[in-house]
Amino acid sequence: MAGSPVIALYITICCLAFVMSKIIISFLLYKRWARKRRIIEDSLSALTCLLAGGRMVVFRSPAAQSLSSKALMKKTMKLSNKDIIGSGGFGTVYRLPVDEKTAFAVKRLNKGNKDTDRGFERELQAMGDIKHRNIVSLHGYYIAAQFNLLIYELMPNGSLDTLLHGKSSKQKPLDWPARYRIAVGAARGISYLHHDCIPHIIHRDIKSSNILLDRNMEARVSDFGLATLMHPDQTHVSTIVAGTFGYLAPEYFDTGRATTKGDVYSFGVVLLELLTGKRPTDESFIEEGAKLVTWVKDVVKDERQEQAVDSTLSCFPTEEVKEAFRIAEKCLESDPSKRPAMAEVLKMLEQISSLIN
Ligand SMILES: Nc1ncnc2c1ncn2[C@@H]1O[C@H](COP(=O)(O)OP(=O)(O)OP(=O)(O)O)[C@@H](O)[C@H]1O
Repeated sequence: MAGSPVIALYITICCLAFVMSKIIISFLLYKRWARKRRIIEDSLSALTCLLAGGRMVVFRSPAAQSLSSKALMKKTMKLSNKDIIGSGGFGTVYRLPVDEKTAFAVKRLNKGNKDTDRGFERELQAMGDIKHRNIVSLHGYYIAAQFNLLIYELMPNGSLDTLLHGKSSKQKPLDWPARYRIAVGAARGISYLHHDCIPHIIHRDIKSSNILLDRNMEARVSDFGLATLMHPDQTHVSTIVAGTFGYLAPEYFDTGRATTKGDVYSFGVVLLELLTGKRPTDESFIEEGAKLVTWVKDVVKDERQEQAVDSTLSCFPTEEVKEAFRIAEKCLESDPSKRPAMAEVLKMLEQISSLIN
């Protein structure tokens, strides 16, 4: 029976290894839990600090009517990491439910210079006045020492970028009528900013992640963090451009000036994204060093539109799609003076629907 002490030793080692592994796993799980908790507490304490000494402004609107600044502040204090919807170059966006029917999207911006606060507030007040069915409304803001909060209406269907390029398997591909409606809605929103707002507004960062979808899948142009209010008689502003690579008009790289025609170019890129389902930085647009502009020109010239259309679009009206490609080509002209104004782009897009009638 010389084997029995050896077996006993094996059993003891196995038991010890089992107990040790349980202890290590528990320790690792505890560390993960503690880290998560610390992040949530950090984010809460940051918000609490900022809410302690700042100024909340809620604009009068049907959505925010029943809500006092104090009540909104209280709700904002409860925001935590689990409420995060997304984040961008300027900060984090949180979902803020107010009641069963109403919810806001709160964007926390990292703070710049204190001297810019007064100009920033003036701009926000002007943004609060902009009400249009294709623009995401700003309901209020909060200015504090370390952060600024912007309170927008919540868009329940997220961004066009996620709808076109998101990886979720549950997501149904957008059909042509939905894409067409989104293109028209976004064009109407931008056209309103360019032609109907006084002072006129250049968006300066038109891209698919700044086109959000409301509950009816109607497009709403968002994110005026980069927009600059200009005087009615000006055709351009000459501040440094902070747009997004892939959407910026070629002249930006030479002049550094933002113009309405620059927004038209960026909209042309979004239109191409809707048609092809590809991001502007996709390598198929850069075949043999060709740029987006030359790519779309070649596609239209060679009548290759049907091959270039998003492969997830199983059926689409050929003439409408061809016309949409032609409009994108006009928006993407390398000479800004040859690009149509946004009001003309909208008109051309609206006329597409008459092709089938
Ligand atoms: N009003 C809103 N309603 C619903 N979701 C929103 C709203 N605003 C922003 N989001 C979501 O939060 C994400 C981040 O938005 P944000 O504007 O901060 O960054 P971005 O537009 O993706 O990038 P950048 O900051 O570089 O412009 C968006 O992609 C969108 O999905």
